[in-house]
Amino acid sequence: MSEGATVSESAFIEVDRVEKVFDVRRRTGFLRRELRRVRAVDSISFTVARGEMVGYIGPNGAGKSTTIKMLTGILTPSGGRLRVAGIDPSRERTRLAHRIGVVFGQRTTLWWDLPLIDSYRLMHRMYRIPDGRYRENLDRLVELLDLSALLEVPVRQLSLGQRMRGDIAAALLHDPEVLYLDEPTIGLDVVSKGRVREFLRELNTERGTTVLLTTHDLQDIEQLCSRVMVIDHGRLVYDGALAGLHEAGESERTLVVDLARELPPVDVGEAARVVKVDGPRQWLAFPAAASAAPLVARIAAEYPLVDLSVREPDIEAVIAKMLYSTGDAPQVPSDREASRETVVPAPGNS
Ligand SMILES: Nc1ncnc2c1ncn2[C@@H]1O[C@H](COP(=O)(O)OP(=O)(O)OP(=O)(O)O)[C@@H](O)[C@H]1O
Repeated sequence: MSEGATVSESAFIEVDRVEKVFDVRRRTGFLRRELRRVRAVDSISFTVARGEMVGYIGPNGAGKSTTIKMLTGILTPSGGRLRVAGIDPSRERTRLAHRIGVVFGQRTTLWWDLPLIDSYRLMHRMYRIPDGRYRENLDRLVELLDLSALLEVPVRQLSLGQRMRGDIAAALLHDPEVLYLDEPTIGLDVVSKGRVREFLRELNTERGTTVLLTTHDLQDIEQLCSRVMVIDHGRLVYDGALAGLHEAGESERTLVVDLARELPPVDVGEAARVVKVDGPRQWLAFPAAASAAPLVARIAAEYPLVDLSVREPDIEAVIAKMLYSTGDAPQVPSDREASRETVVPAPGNS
């Protein structure tokens, strides 16, 4: 029987009441130490279907990396149940490594001093990828990620965008069914971001790769994920469509318009409100869940419009608005921060 036969397609990644608690020792006096228990992930449950592309977002320190580390088997959960492609990550980390790929935007998995191609050759051996499959995958990835001119260049000489494309190829050489991406577009320029996103979209459509994406860039989510999960202070606080997140946070996008000359604030009724005017340039806030098209059409018809751009709200702002707009007392960060850390008697304290 194949391994896949026992794996649920609708729960290809399965996280059931998973917890991760870290014990951190802190100095509180000359000879005194205090043991603090930090609940980094606090009873999180979700499932991801095979082939889904899901955004996993939240503010700094929310517990995203800890979750990803548990899903790769690097960290063992303190409680709950985890399965990825039917495998318990922490118990069978090596077996799982053949089925998953991981890309960390802030760190490279490539060998710094070696030419890019040498890292791929090493991975070929480490993952015991059959020769034919390695060649085929390498050719395809080199073409799609435009790496041919970079293969002989040492990794340390690559630009951030080139290195990121090199890292994505490295994570996919062994045909993983699940790809974890931690900030894959961080620090990239607009063109490089676009290329990485386009590649990921194609990968997901053509190969059906399941993708879990952590990012602080809302456009990554908007352009790639139909579903987004929000974690805050170790808890899952939202799981649904991005539009729903905007509604929950009542977030706003900004339409920046350049008019032919300085004019009083434009009047488009309820559709938007002018928040700033600077000479012929005006800034209009409108609901992020609404389309900008009718608003632009109306301004173009009624005003001498020269140029325009739309600015997205950043994720931190959307989440902050969502959390505070619920009015749910336990969701106030300061309350939860306190409940997240507990002091426990440390053995050996004098
Ligand atoms: N090895 C560790 N030991 C002790 N505490 C840790 C450890 N790793 C993470 N933490 C704590 O767990 C919490 C969650 O951290 P985590 O790195 O998962 O957050 P994150 O959502 O990935 O944040 P960021 O967006 O900044 O990367 C934080 O309070 C962090 O300080």
